[in-house]
Amino acid sequence: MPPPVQPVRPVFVNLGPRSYLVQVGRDLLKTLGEEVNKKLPDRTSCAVVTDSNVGPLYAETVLASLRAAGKKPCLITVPAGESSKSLSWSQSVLGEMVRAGLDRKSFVVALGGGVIGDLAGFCASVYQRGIPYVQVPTTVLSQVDSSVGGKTGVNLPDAKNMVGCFHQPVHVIADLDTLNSLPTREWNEGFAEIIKHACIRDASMFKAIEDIAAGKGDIVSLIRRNIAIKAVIVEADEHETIGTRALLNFGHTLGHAIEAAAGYGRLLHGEAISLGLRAAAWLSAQVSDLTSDDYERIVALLKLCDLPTRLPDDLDTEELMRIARTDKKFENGKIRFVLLRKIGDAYVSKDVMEGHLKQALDELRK
Ligand SMILES: NC(=O)c1ccc[n+]([C@@H]2O[C@H](COP(=O)([O-])OP(=O)(O)OC[C@H]3O[C@@H](n4cnc5c(N)ncnc54)[C@H](O)[C@@H]3O)[C@@H](O)[C@H]2O)c1
Ligand SMILES: O=C(O)C(=O)C[C@@H](O)[C@H](O)[C@H](O)COP(=O)(O)O
Ligand SMILES: [Zn+2]
Repeated sequence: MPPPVQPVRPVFVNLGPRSYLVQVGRDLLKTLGEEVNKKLPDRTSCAVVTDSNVGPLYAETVLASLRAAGKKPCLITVPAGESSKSLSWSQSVLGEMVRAGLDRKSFVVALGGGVIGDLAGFCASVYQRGIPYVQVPTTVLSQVDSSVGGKTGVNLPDAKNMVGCFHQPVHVIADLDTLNSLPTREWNEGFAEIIKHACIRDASMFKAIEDIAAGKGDIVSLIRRNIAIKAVIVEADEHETIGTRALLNFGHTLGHAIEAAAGYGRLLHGEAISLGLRAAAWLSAQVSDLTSDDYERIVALLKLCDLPTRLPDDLDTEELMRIARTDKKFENGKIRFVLLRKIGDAYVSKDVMEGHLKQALDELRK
């Protein structure tokens, strides 16, 4: 007999009228329809938005579960990869939603990684001025980060996430069994956001990450721990107005520029963020209090997770700076840059200048 599946306590994201639960566990897709029904009993028609890798693996189970719960789902599939997180693909998805007859009482299910969560969430946020959506994240990255917090949106050619809305999901179902089909590279990239969470909030998580990288440790509890960190930060500053949520952007100012400059899809989001994390940690050791030992510890952990720490040679510093200037953290020509005082203690600094960013890029070439 296989060991019984241990139930994992869901994470509650407390946002007043926009509160929701994040279910974490195994074998959750089969009961997805029932769970959705608890949250959206009066809504029937829905679109399951997925991508060309995830759809063939999991869409049938999700559709069957929704049908068994009395829902009427249609399936919308976009090509896998970051290029689908675009205005033109959002137009295509919205068009399919119209053709499927979805109305203001319909809802969306985002079945896939962060690309699908951001794209489908964005479509839900603007369709007939907003309908509910459920996140069903199927990558490490989307389970620990993107499915929680309600940032939705698409990229412009040179600017990541430049068009979007805050639109919280009504429910999140993180089924860890879906991670069994995740290729190694996509598994590893999720650890960039986990290392980010450890750097900004929880130094003790370094040990748990090392254990997982060594093939030991409990991935379910690591994922739940990260969802809980993200939930607490989002609860404190849902719309990123007071600065707490901005800490989740640690490593993202240069990371986003690198991701866009490389061409969407060449580096996965987590891989670009790994480079951004190294750059931001290095700057923390230059202009803040991070010790060089702790900087080296962060770089070592990125390497242990098989994440890149060297900038591809063909990425030009001036081009990266041009793209970085479009980042949402540039305001009135000033950069709001996240630095570490020590591992587990981050803050938003206004002391980082463009020259510092160029130096950090030089460092990434070593
Ligand atoms: N909204 C947020 O708060 C937030 C946070 C972090 C990242 N993001 C965004 O998330 C995106 C990155 O997400 P991602 O890394 O999950 O990328 P992704 O959605 O492109 O998924 C990565 C690859 O894995 C495949 N895949 C997904 N699940 C699979 C599974 N279970 N089995 C096999 N293959 C599977 C996908 O088809 C894709 O090819 C970026 O666009 C990033 O900007 C958003
Ligand atoms: O949820 C957040 O807030 C984050 O910053 C999480 C990031 O990992 C994520 O990549 C996010 O999409 C970046 O947001 P942006 O506002 O800088 O585009
Ligand atoms: Zn990110």
